[in-house]
Amino acid sequence: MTGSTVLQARGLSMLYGGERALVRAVDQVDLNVPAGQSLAVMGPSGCGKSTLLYLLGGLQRPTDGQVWLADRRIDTMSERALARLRRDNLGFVFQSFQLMDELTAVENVELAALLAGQSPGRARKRAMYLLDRVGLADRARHLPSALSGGQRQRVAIARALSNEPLVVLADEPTGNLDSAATLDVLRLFEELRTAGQTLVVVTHDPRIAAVADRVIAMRDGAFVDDNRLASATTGTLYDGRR
Ligand SMILES: Nc1ncnc2c1ncn2[C@@H]1O[C@H](COP(=O)(O)OP(=O)(O)OP(=O)(O)O)[C@@H](O)[C@H]1O
Repeated sequence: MTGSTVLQARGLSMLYGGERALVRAVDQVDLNVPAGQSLAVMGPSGCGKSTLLYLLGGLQRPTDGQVWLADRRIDTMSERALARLRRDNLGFVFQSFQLMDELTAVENVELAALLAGQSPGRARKRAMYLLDRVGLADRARHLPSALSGGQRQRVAIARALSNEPLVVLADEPTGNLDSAATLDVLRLFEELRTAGQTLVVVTHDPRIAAVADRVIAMRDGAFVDDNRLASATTGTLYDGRR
């Protein structure tokens, strides 16, 4: 079931380079992601998927347009406010996992929970709960170097959930994984979708897209197809701001 808009882009554009070598990585994109929707963004290499995800997550600033997370405009926020907003409200999953090598699996998840302001007791509990949820309770005290790629990505997903994010943003989460590990991650995304987690996944993998509520096809920085369920509504925040 989807609800009001949790993530919104209006006329979002990202241009790289100077006048001679201008790349329109993202070109005038409008997007509403209702709460609870799982959205897959697909398209050929270089079409702007990752750039779009980074703009939506406040990891990069657009050259034009707006990004709203719930009722807050984020593209004009100070770096400090943006860092806080990401830490407290967003979960990121990257192709390269980006775990801290010197911390165990549980510590990686726990650190994110602590940084998001949870008490040490609650952060440890939540980290253990999430590792159990991703099927890694028995690997909690292993360092990332002692885990397989698929297990590392599952730790990264647990970490992304540590702050109970409004949205999880994932950039090619199965890009570095073999088939079996990809299936594990797929199952997790399917569980997240069922649990009503708002999710935006950039992927080349049609199997990931197949478990999403909505699939957007991108080409040359723009949306060329938007295939959504009838239940995906335009949200109240969007309507209120027009
Ligand atoms: N920092 C940058 N400077 C200049 N051009 C860039 C930069 N980052 C990305 N681009 C260009 O922007 C376009 C979109 O790149 P982006 O990485 O978003 O595509 P993508 O669809 O995610 O590709 P892939 O599927 O290969 O990861 C590409 O043409 C790319 O070369």
